[in-house]
Amino acid sequence: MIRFENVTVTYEGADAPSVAGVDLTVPEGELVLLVGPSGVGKSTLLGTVSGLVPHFTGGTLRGRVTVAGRDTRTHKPRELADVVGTVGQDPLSHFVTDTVEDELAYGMESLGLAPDVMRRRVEETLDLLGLAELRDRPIATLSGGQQQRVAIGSVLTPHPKVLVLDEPTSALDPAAAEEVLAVLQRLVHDLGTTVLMAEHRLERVVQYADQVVLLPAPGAAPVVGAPAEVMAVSPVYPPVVGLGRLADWSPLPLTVRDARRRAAGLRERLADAPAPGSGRVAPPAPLPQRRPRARRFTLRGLVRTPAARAQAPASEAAGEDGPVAVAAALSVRRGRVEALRRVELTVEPGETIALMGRNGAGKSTLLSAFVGMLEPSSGSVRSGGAVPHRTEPRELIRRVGLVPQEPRDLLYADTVAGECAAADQDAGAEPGRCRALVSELIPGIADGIHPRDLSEGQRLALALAVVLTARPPLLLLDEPTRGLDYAAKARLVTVLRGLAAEGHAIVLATHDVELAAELAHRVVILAEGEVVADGPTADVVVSSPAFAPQIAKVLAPLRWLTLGQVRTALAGAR
Ligand SMILES: Nc1ncnc2c1ncn2[C@@H]1O[C@H](COP(=O)(O)OP(=O)(O)OP(=O)(O)O)[C@@H](O)[C@H]1O
Ligand SMILES: Nc1ncnc2c1ncn2[C@@H]1O[C@H](COP(=O)(O)OP(=O)(O)OP(=O)(O)O)[C@@H](O)[C@H]1O
Repeated sequence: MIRFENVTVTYEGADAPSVAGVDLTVPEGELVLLVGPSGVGKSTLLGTVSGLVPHFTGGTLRGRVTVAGRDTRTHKPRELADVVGTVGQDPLSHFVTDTVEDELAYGMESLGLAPDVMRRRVEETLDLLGLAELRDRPIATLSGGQQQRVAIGSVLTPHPKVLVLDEPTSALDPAAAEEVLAVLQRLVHDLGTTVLMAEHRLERVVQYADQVVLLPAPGAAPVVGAPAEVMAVSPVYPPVVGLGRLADWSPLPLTVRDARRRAAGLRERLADAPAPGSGRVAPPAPLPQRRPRARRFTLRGLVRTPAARAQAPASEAAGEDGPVAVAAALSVRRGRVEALRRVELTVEPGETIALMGRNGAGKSTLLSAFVGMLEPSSGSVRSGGAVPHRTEPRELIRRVGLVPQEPRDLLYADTVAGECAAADQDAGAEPGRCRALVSELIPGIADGIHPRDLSEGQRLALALAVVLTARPPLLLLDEPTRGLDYAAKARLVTVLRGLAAEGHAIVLATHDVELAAELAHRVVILAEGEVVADGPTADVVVSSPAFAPQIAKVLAPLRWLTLGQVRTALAGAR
């Protein structure tokens, strides 16, 4: 159904091709998963199928890509719209209408479908993706995950033969991700739809794939095969595969269920090791005697223009004693929605807290309240001792830094080097600190590239580095792993653990259960704006089908959460 013949893509000004010599076929009615490290060229390859590369991105495409027999070089994306539905990594930039219902209907209208068919499919899709309650809502007022559902729904309604999906579950809560993947599998099995999907969170998707295409390194030839075969050699793999490799299981398990069936022996070996979950999984970092020296930094979500930045005074820490942030009976209203209801949360220095919960539960709203972007409708909020919405941004930015859900909002320079130089200057840091952090998170990003042209993971790494350079006492990260491969995630974990050990407090809103298990001392779950669980990570996640990481599910009732913990315990037991 999709054929790549010796495909090479070179972007303008690039020294080397982003994708080189790719030759492969995606058969009709299969779900093919495209995997590989951040920046390896996955989105580029997907773009050649929808025609966005090179028609919209520029650059040159050599070789040939055909979809249902149509050559994507000679057919514009518009001329492929009846066969290919595409969801990109940034749905917001692709929405064409204002409301949920209109967006679901738009693709069908352009293809001239009959009104009764359109009506029926809109209703079906609203139900399928849990969007019925949001049908009249302006898209701009939806949470990140709600927007991603609309984007997926809008490509399903025209029933295209081919779906091209770039990290389609990156903003979805675990249950919603499962639902969407089940829907996709049904389309593949029942309607013969062909799906080509790139995804980093393999723990969510690998078991649904008929075939996996691995791009191992930029410009390297793809490795194609059955999921278990490719996972055996892949540099990116989910925790269950890691466990299988560690325990020498063959064939490798792809699902928690497969792994549980094999895990009896492993459970026995681990039973005598000191269980990390018996107390706190990762003991919180020792709290420092002195608060960290909070350097000057720019919360660019608030202070976006260079002119505003220039006014920020180079002043010293906003370090009062006591908690770094407090929400007390905090309620926040957004339009008609009561997004937070009487939330109680205290964040101490050195603590890392994962905020979890369904799409639309209020996670981003809480982070926004901590930086004063939203005001309480009742109750109170304090960050670093200040009332954020009544504090001058240039004062507040010494106390708290936010990496927003959309990292683009934080970046405004023309090059990576320029962005980093500005970040160092804002932070009063030694020149080169930000650049070193970028390279630490994802190696190989060129200085001269425009942030707009970075891959999703590369752009997030840059935004993280910009905020981390400032080393604020309170760090807020909204879904900080989109586009990041496992290795980049592990490096981020190391950096954040280091900051926590120095006494910085970190609050991350995330759907990434594996990240929460690695990093968080404490998990707070929000549901419909209320705190419904708050406790040490293992206590909260181990018994939760939605939020437990794979290792916990495999080894339950033992309280192990991560592959690293198991590896260490086995090494100690030898
Ligand atoms: N429009 C562009 N101009 C120049 N370079 C680009 C452009 N788009 C992407 N690149 C570069 O091409 C390479 C591949 O990017 P691509 O987005 O395809 O990677 P990816 O595998 O999808 O990454 P991620 O996992 O982070 O989403 C990257 O090094 C990126 O910087
Ligand atoms: N500008 C807005 N106007 C009205 N309602 C809004 C607005 N922004 C968000 N909401 C609503 O507030 C609620 C909380 O949204 P929020 O973005 O905090 O959720 P979230 O937990 O971060 O979700 P996600 O996991 O999808 O990112 C949702 O119901 C959302 O639809």
